[in-house]
Amino acid sequence: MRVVFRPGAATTATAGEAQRLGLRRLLVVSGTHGADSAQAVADSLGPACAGLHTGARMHVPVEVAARAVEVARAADADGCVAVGGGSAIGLGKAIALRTGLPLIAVPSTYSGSEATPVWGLTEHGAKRTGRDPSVLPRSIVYDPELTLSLPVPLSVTSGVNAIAHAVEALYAPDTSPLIALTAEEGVRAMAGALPQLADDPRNLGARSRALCGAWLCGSCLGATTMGLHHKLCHVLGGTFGLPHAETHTVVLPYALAYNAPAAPEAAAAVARALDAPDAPTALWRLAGDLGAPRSLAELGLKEADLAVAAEQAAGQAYPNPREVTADGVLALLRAAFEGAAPERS
Ligand SMILES: NC(=O)C1=CN([C@@H]2O[C@H](COP(=O)(O)OP(=O)(O)OC[C@H]3O[C@@H](n4cnc5c(N)ncnc54)[C@H](O)[C@@H]3O)[C@@H](O)[C@H]2O)C=CC1
Ligand SMILES: O=C(O)/C=C\C(=O)CC(=O)O
Repeated sequence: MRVVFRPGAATTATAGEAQRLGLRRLLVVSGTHGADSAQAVADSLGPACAGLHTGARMHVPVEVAARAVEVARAADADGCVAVGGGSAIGLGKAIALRTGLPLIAVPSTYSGSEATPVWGLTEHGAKRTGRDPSVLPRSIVYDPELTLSLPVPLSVTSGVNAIAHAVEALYAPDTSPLIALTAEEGVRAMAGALPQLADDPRNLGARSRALCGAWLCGSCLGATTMGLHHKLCHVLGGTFGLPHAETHTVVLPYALAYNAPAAPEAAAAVARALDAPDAPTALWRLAGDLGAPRSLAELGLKEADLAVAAEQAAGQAYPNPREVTADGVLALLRAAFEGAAPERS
């Protein structure tokens, strides 16, 4: 994977990346909100642009993916450029998964999806994820200027989504010394940048550090297996329609408080990166102090949904440092529903 990282790169580097890959007919995909940036990238491709499709939606519903594949085939595209947040990149990945078309990612949030071979699709109220080398972008074009417009609330929650990748990578069964260093530095970079960009959203230095943090944290997710925290967020997003980054932000302190007794080294690394004595509490403070939602109730989950969500999250098989029991997950979810400071159980 090649990575270009510089201000203005979205419109000055994407065409060159396509050329290096030998691509001549690129479909540009985005969400409706990101259509202006995507149009600018499409224009910068000149005759190598085969079309612009603005149908991306969060959690990539299968019908949305199927429509985008149709559009790519009708345009006779030989590659795809995803411009936007994790939803646009997720749609690009869905096209790559079905057609094998190479993908170039131009991220505008801190989701980290651009650095992973992980795809996600939602069907019949359930989110499925998988890994496939064909969906890993061949090239990432990081342009901090593209993120200047990301509203502060979304910057904060998207930043915590990235931090969550690093946290789970630290205790994943396939972690490594290299990943541990990358994860700790990713948390440090992101946690340092978020207060600065919340204070001044147009601070290009802070935006660059946050985007670099997203790259580090996303690379950790790409290299390791997700645990309870990500699985819980996928249940809450896929089945209950909760917004992705906000859900990660609310759940992460409680998921880490649950896992910390079984993963003390991981919790210590996160605490070091946050320069705080207790990692779950520091994460809860970081996001809350910057105005992020603190409870699942605020995100619209109903108390009656907690038991169903706990059953779904506990009923799947995935590695986690601490045994995942329905009662344990229900207690975690109840704490996240209420939003008080996390306590270790
Ligand atoms: N496969 C993977 O490795 C990963 C996938 N994801 C997926 O990504 C999706 C969530 O992605 P997010 O980036 O959190 O949200 P998103 O891509 O849905 O964007 C959220 C909102 O922010 C707007 N937006 C994006 N960039 C902007 C900018 N620079 N300025 C102004 N507005 C902007 C979008 O138009 C949208 O309305 C989920 O479906 C999630 O599952 C997230 C992380 C990793
Ligand atoms: O939905 C996906 O594309 C798969 C993975 C993620 O969303 C990772 C995350 O939960 O941030």
